[in-house]
Amino acid sequence: MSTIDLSQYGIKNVKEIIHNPSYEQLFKDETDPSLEGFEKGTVTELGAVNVMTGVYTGRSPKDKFIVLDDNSKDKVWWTTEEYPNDNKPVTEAAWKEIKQIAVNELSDKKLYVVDCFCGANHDTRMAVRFIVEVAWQAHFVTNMFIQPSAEELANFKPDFVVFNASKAKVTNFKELGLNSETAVVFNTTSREQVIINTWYGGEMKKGMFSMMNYYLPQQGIASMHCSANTDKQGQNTAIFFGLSGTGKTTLSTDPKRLLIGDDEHGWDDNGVFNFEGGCYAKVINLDKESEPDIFNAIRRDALLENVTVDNNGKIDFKDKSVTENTRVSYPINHIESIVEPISAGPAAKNVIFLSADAFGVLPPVSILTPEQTKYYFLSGFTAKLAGTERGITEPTPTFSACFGQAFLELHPTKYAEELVKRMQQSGAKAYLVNTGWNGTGKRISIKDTRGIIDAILDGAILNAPTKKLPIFNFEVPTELPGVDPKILDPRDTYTNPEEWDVKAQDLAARFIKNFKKYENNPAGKALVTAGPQL
Ligand SMILES: Nc1ncnc2c1ncn2[C@@H]1O[C@H](COP(=O)(O)OP(=O)(O)O)[C@@H](O)[C@H]1O
Ligand SMILES: C=C(OP(=O)(O)O)C(=O)O
Ligand SMILES: [Mn+2]
Repeated sequence: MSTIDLSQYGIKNVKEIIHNPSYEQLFKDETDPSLEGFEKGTVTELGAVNVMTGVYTGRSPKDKFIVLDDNSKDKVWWTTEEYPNDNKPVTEAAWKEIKQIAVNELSDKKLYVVDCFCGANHDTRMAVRFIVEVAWQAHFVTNMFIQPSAEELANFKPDFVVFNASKAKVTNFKELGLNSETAVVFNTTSREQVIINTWYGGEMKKGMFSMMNYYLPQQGIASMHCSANTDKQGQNTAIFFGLSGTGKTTLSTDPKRLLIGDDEHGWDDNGVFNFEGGCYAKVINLDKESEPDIFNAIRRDALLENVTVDNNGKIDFKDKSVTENTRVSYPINHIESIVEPISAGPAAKNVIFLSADAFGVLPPVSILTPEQTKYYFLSGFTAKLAGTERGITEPTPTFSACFGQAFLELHPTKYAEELVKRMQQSGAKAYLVNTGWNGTGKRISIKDTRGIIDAILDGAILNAPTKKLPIFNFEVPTELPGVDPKILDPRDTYTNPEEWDVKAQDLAARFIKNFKKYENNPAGKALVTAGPQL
C-alpha cells in the first residue's frame, strides 16, 4: 500500500495510488482491453507498445504560461514586444483556478504517482513527482526521468510536482488570460506545473527542462539544449546543441562512443551531466540499416507515440498521416554504448551547434572563432521541423536563441555567459554543422554529417586545408576523410553558384536584423562584427 497522501495537494477521494509502477505493471495497465480512446496502447511487432497522443502530437508553446509573482517577476525572461518569446505571464489568481481544474480532474480517480529525478548530479538534481491518471503517461516519465533506488524512493521528498490533467479543459480560458482550452502553466515559487488538455508527453519532459533552465544558471551552472557523448575512455566529451529534429539524438547515438544523453544537459565544475534517464527519438522514416542503435532500442519497455500500426502489430515508420513527429521513448540503457552508472562525462572539448538550414546557405561545417561562437549561439539560427510544435507543418526558418528558445526561462545572454565560461575553462572549440539543406534541394545526408562529426571528434578537422567563405567569414575545410568534398563549400552544390550569393545575402540580412535585439548593450554590440557582413 502506498503511503502517499495526495490530499496535501487538494486531490480528494483517490481510489487507488499506483506508486512508481514496474514496467510489467505499466505494460499490463496500458494494454488493458477495457481502455478506450487515447488511453489504449497497442502491442507492436517489436514488443514496444504504441499509443496515440490525441489532438496534440507536439508541444504547444502558445499555451505555455508562467505565474507572475514577487519572486518570478524580476527573474523570468518575460516576453516583450522588442523580444517576443514563449514566457507569458499569468496572475496568481488565475493560477489558483487553473490548479483547481487539475485537482478536480485528478480527484475521485485511480492515479499513478511517479517519483523520479531530473539531473544526474546529486547536489543539484530536482526530485520531481508526476501525478497522472493515464498509465502510458506514467510509462513515459518512467522512461524519460532518472529512477530512484528503493532507498531513495523511501526517503523521497519532491522539489517539484507536476499535475497532468490531460483530460480536462480550461473553459474560461479568456477570463484567466490564457490562449486556449489547453494550458501548460508553471509556478516557479510553489514549484509546480499544471498540464491541461494536451496528452503530448513532451510537455512533461520539456517542462522539467525549462525548470532546470530556470534554476541552474542562477547557481552558475550551464543548462543546455544539447545531446552529449564521450569517447570509450570517458575522456573526450562532445556536446551537440540543436533545436528539435536537427540531429541531437541521431548523431549522439554513435557506437564508437559512449552516450551521456540525447537532449538536456548541465555543465558544472565536475563536467557535463544528463538531466534525463532516457531518450526520446524521432522515428519518422526510421531505417534499421542506417540507425541500428535507435532501431534496436525499440523493444519491450520502450513506448512509441503516434506511429501507424496494423492489426498484426506491424509498424509503418514511413507513415506520417498522424504526424511527422512520431516518437519513441526508451530508458537510456536500451542503447548499448553508454556511460554507466551515472550519465556524465568530463568538461566538453568540442561544442557542436546543429543547424538545419532550410535555405541551403550554411556550409555543412564551419570552424568558429570564440566571437563567432557567441554570435551564432545567441542567434540560434535553424529551422523548426514539421510536427514538434503545433502549427508547424514544413521546415520553417527561425532564430531560436541558444538553439532552444522555447525552453529558456532566463535571458539568452545568461545561457551564453555560462556556456562561454565553461568553454574557456576547458579550452573547448566550437563548430557550426548544417544538418539541413544545400543547393541540391535535399537534406545533407546523415552519412556525410556523421563523417563531419567524426572528423571533429578525432581532430582530423584541425589538420584539414581550409578556406574562408564570403559574407559569413566562416572558415570551412575543403576536404575531410569520409566526406564528399563537393559539398563542403555550399556554393559547389548549386548548378548556378550565383544563386548561393543571392540567398546568402538574404540570410545575412536576416541575421543582422535578428541580432539588433542584443545590441542595446556594449557586449552585444561588440559581437556584431563576428556575424555576417553585407
Ligand atoms: N544530415 C542529417 N543529420 C542528422 N539527422 C538527419 C540528417 N538528415 C536527416 N536527418 C533526420 O533528421 C532527424 C533528426 O532527428 P533527431 O536526431 O531526433 O533530432 P533532435 O534529437 O535534435 O530532436 C532524424 O529523423 C534523422 O533521420
Ligand atoms: C521533445 C522535443 O524536442 P526534441 O526533438 O529536441 O527532443 C520537443 O521539442 O517537444
Ligand atoms: Mn532528440
